[in-house]
Amino acid sequence: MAGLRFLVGAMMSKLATPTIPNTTCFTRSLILHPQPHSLAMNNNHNHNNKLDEIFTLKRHLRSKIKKDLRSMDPLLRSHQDDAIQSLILDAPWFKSSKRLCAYISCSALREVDTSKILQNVLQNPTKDGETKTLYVPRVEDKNCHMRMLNISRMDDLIANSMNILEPAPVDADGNDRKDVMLADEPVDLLLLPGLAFDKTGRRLGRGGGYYDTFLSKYQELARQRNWKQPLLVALSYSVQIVEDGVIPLTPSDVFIDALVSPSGYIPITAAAQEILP
Ligand SMILES: Nc1nc2c(c(=O)[nH]1)N(C=O)[C@@H](CNc1ccc(C(=O)N[C@@H](CCC(=O)O)C(=O)O)cc1)CN2
Ligand SMILES: Nc1ncnc2c1ncn2[C@@H]1O[C@H](COP(=O)(O)OP(=O)(O)OP(=O)(O)O)[C@@H](O)[C@H]1O
Repeated sequence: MAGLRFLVGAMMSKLATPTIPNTTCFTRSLILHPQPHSLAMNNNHNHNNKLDEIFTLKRHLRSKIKKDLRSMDPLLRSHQDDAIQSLILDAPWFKSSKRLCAYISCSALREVDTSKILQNVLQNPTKDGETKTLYVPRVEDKNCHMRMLNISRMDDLIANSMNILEPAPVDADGNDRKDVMLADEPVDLLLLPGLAFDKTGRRLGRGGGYYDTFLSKYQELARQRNWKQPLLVALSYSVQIVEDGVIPLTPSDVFIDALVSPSGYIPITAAAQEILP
């Protein structure tokens, strides 16, 4: 880990790592200082090499965390699953949420269990007596394209080629399921999976780019509609929280607002602090 930390540290100092999401960090210097053609080509080449190196570092960190997750004692994992889900179910920000996106956990991938949360969302009315609206992921193609579709029962789900449960695009009556990107009202909460997280809001996913792509599109939609941005909360076993700065950053990474681990709710952004009771 020390070697990995050194490598990441060295790369990040060369790349002037932002502390807030900055999707333009690689290209900004080229825009500000236009260069002769050959120099620009050379810079492009260096830029791609650096990106390749960072994606390689991401792959290494993914392998390490997957190994740690596989060697986790099943009983400890089950205790942590219960602790995380109870923290969420008891949280005022969860209780008051009206529309949310959540992932359908896959135990083979050693993801934090969401079954109790989903069950609660689909069964319980909110404080105002309303039922929450739930959207869950559906992978549409390998090109980072995932949609969040509305479901009202767990029976609405079928296993995809990756063995993750997801909704069919149409419901039992043959109607298109509501896509969160086309909904009239905003989601207030997103419960996110991932492989590694830090307390500055960095998140390392499984490498598909599905969540980063979806999140930046949804944030843009919320900006256009003048909606409040949804709270991005990731669920994490203790072993998935790594030292700040260890997670390599690439330009499309979206930062999270808060983490829930077995030791509690960890607010990161001002939005996440504000909702503390
Ligand atoms: N529960 C859940 N649903 C989700 C995601 C997720 O991370 N978790 N996704 C989030 O993007 C999307 C699906 N993306 C996925 C990406 C990779 C793998 C997967 O099985 N990866 C293997 C490695 C495969 C390989 O390297 O060839 C693994 O991680 O071990 C699964 C889902 C949408 N739905
Ligand atoms: N060397 C590379 N150069 C450019 N793009 C790459 C490279 N390696 C992977 N990618 C792309 O980057 C995206 C993956 O991004 P990233 O590693 O940040 O995903 P992630 O955060 O782990 O996944 P997710 O967002 O689904 O949780 C994918 O679209 C992939 O095709």
